[in-house]
Amino acid sequence: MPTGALTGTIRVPGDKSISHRSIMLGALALGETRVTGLLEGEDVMSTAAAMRAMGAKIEKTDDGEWIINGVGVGGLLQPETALDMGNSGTSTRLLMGLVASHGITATFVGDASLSKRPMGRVIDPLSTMGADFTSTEGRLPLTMRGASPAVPITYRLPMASAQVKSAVLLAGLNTPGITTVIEPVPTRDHSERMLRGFGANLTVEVDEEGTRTIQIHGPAELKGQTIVVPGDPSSAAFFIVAALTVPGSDVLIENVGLNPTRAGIVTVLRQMGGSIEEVNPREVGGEPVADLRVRHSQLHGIEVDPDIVPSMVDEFPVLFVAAAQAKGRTVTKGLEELRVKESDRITVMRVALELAGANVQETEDGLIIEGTGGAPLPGTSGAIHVATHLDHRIAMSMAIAGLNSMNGVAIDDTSPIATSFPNFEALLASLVAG
Ligand SMILES: O=C(O)C1=C[C@@H](OP(=O)(O)O)[C@@H](O)[C@H](O)C1
Ligand SMILES: C=C(OP(=O)(O)O)C(=O)O
Repeated sequence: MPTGALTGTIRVPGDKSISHRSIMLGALALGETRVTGLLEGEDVMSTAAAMRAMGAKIEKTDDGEWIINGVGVGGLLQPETALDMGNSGTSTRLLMGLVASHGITATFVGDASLSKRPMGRVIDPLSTMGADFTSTEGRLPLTMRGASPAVPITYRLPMASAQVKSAVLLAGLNTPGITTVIEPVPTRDHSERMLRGFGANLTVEVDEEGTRTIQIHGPAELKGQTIVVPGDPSSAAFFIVAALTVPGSDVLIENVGLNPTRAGIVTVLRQMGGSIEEVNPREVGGEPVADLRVRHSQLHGIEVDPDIVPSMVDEFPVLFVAAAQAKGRTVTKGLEELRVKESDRITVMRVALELAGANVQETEDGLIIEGTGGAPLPGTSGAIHVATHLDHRIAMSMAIAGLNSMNGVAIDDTSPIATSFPNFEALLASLVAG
């Protein structure tokens, strides 16, 4: 039977994208970088281990602050063993960018999910810059030999990917000359903001069509910074949907990062009729932040504007859960990038939601969902068992779907949740207990 209302106040962990970049840029800067609010999930810890293996000193103090002593741009050391990227696409692609312009050789390995994901998208531009790769069909495990000096390029992104953009910009840090990335569709801009914050000479121009031209002048000198990491909107999204869909809920989620290149989920859920109020808007670490008061609302289906997709690319699994509870039809399009995440998030969510009793149709690039209008998902007979395919966002989304399901939802493996949100289950339990 459905769980009772969710009530109370929570604070989600630090933003994953900003946490990765804090470690990487701190490890390349001269002097000390101090980070508070770092996400201590497995993905970020993979980045930290790799940066240590390439010479940086990274420590956590007793009061929870992280202190990084960098090697200076150009100073990365050759790692003695393979860099284990675990489940993390961001670690892999951004670190490949860093290694590309250092005269070192590194081998990247990862788990079964990461080893299926395409790396050709970074191998292509980084090869043009002079790096050399050995891999089977552009997948992990792969070995790369960086170029010193690398050559600057002008690269037009063939897909909307902040990871590819960031890989080229990070390679540009130690490349003499101007490295240019042309971005026709805007994606999360944390790399640009943080590279500037650390002292890189980086410019962004936007033309009338919205195409962004980002230039970085190398070699750059980065200086250690003090960083406060805001809460992760991608993590907050699970609790926003939970509070909107479980009757009687009223939840305050504190300290949520609302960078416009990340906050698409809030816009879309409001278009669906969701009550999400921004309380105490402010700036944390150069990013807009607010506390979000979220109250149960009768959602209605919408056609999601494909232009908003990059600003909520990781939030579609949980948006599908919201759509399954809404009144009427929700149509999503332009989600082809979801097929190359930790799992094929279009097919895996279609299968999982169908098992939970939702009415879902899969298209080439999205899902069409006919919602229940708020009634609990009927499920099949008994508790359903969802296959999560080593994908944290599937596990957490289906846990939220289970809150409003007649027969409950069982997940085959909750361990991937620790990659991005180690205390997810504890926070959920605290809200259910009120
Ligand atoms: O740059 C980043 O920090 C990220 C970019 C996105 O990936 P893509 O660039 O592959 O879309 C996102 O899915 C990932 O969770 C984090
Ligand atoms: C896609 C994701 O991460 P990554 O690409 O870093 O594995 C995610 O966190 O949803």
